Amino acid sequence: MKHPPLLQPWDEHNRRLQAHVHPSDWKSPTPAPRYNLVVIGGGTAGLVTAAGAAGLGAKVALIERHLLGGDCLNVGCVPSKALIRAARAAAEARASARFGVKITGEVAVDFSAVMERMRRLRADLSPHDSAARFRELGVDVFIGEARFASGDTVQVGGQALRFAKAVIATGARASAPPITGLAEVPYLTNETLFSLTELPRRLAIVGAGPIGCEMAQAFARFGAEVTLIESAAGILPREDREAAEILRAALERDGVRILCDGRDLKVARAPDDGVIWQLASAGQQQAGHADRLLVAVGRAPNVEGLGLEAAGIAFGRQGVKVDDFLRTTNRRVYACGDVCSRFQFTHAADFMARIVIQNALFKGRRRVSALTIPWSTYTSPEVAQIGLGPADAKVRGLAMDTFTQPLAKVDRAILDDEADGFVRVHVRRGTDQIVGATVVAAHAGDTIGELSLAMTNKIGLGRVGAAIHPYPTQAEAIRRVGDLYSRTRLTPWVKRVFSWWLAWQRAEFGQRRSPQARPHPLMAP
Ligand SMILES: Cc1cc2nc3c(=O)[nH]c(=O)nc-3n(C[C@H](O)[C@H](O)[C@H](O)COP(=O)(O)OP(=O)(O)OC[C@H]3O[C@@H](n4cnc5c(N)ncnc54)[C@H](O)[C@@H]3O)c2cc1C
Ligand SMILES: NC(=O)c1ccc[n+]([C@@H]2O[C@H](COP(=O)([O-])OP(=O)(O)OC[C@H]3O[C@@H](n4cnc5c(N)ncnc54)[C@H](O)[C@@H]3O)[C@@H](O)[C@H]2O)c1
Repeated sequence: MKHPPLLQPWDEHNRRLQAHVHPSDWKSPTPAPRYNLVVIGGGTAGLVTAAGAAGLGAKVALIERHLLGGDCLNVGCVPSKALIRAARAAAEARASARFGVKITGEVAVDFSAVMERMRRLRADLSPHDSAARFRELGVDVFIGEARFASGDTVQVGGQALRFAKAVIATGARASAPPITGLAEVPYLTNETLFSLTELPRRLAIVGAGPIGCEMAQAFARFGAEVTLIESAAGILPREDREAAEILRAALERDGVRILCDGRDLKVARAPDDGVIWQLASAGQQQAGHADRLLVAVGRAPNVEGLGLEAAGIAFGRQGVKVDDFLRTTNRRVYACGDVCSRFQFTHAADFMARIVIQNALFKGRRRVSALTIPWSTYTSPEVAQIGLGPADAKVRGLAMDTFTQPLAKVDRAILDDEADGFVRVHVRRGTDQIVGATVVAAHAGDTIGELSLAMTNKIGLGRVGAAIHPYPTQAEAIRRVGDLYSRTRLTPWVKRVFSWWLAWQRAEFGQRRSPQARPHPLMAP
């Protein structure tokens, strides 16, 4: 079977990537009479399910139609974070004078070198998700489009795979919003953005969610003129508002033009093959011309063409319908990852896959609602969140106490010139039970892991604050939020008891010591 190249540009790195994740000479195995588990989709959710189940001795088939590794490796987390790192290097070089470091001459970004680095690193990471590795793990890997033929059979490339259990892990793709003129203009999504070899001089981005914000900052730092268009009142509408405001200011400092509260967006093809756009933003008419348009307005689940009806599996616009055990309306079939979850993150797909292995193969009763899932947007500063924010708490009628430690008062953040941010922790009112947190910091994604550990293991904020953190670190901010909480334990009554006790100690010490008190020889007159 000979495949055309799936990845552009067709250079040595993409050839290496494709050889791992979609080998053109791949021979599909002869199907087993029946599988314990047939996994449809070879992104994070499918790969973790297949590897884990095979490791426990199950007979597993894994079917991928495009690139093993899915969005994360090929057109998501991995390439975007490689670009973000390069963009940060450019921003740091430009800011070096602030640290007393002089760079003479212009700081120039070689965009094609940035993209080549990304392609090289992506190919370097790809053996882990490769067809060959999964075959070695004992998984039967099929490359082709999967489709349910019935409630216990999946069809791929003319072969029928019978299963005891199956997992739908087909992920999601960029959704196309109803924007006037969009169908007539060329536009990029995450599937095509990472194939660019030339930096667009002017880039318009629709959607200021995580993709829009991360890429707006990266491309602005590469030197593009970036306009970020958002229909909600502010960027990152799902995040803590103060956090989003700090990021908005940071993006504007990087030169991103932000147009929120966008209405009546219209796009049209420009004579130079670029895109002309216009909209009303906060009531003002705005227009511009971009060489490239990136659309990042959320994801649509991959449910089409899967034969879900033939297998009695219910689905809707939000994806495959699952219960709290990740089981679909066909009791033999489970789902995990972006295709069935509103938490569309790699680590969420990973942990849902672990639940599916236990529930599907070992009659487990693990619930997806029991997962505590953090997330982070990898801008500068990063914005990370876990659990509930004030808006969610209001909806649930949960009373919270909130403690905030600004980084402007954390020594290491000041010394690093990264003091724009905070650590904010919400606890159930009157207790130290952590119910949510927001971190805005250079490495918020790393920092939130500590709060994830605390929440998952029911460690209260008081105990988090009692853990010694090395000085000087930015993570000390977390310990200091713990201190803020502990100080609230010092109620007026406790304070009165303390001052009575200390006064009594002074009196007692005075009485016992004064009769024998001798002046020190050196102090003698
Ligand atoms: C630009 C971008 C940046 C991101 N950055 C981050 C980040 O920093 N951190 C983070 O946690 N998350 C990030 N994400 C989200 C993350 O990539 C997804 O949550 C994750 O990839 C979901 O994994 P999945 O296995 O559910 O789906 P996918 O990765 O989409 O995999 C599904 C697979 O199923 C295959 N498939 C579909 N239909 C069929 C069929 N009928 N037959 C066979 N195969 C089929 C597809 O080809 C695909 O390979 C990012 C996403 C994007 C787009
Ligand atoms: N760092 C990370 O973990 C990371 C990074 C990138 C993507 N992701 C995942 O990928 C998912 C998709 O990312 P995304 O940014 O495309 O989606 P998103 O749904 O998170 O954000 C889309 C944004 O587009 C806006 N929008 C919707 N329609 C619009 C329109 N017509 N005009 C202007 N704005 C419009 C929304 O208000 C929203 O702010 C994320 O939800 C996340 O789960 C994660």
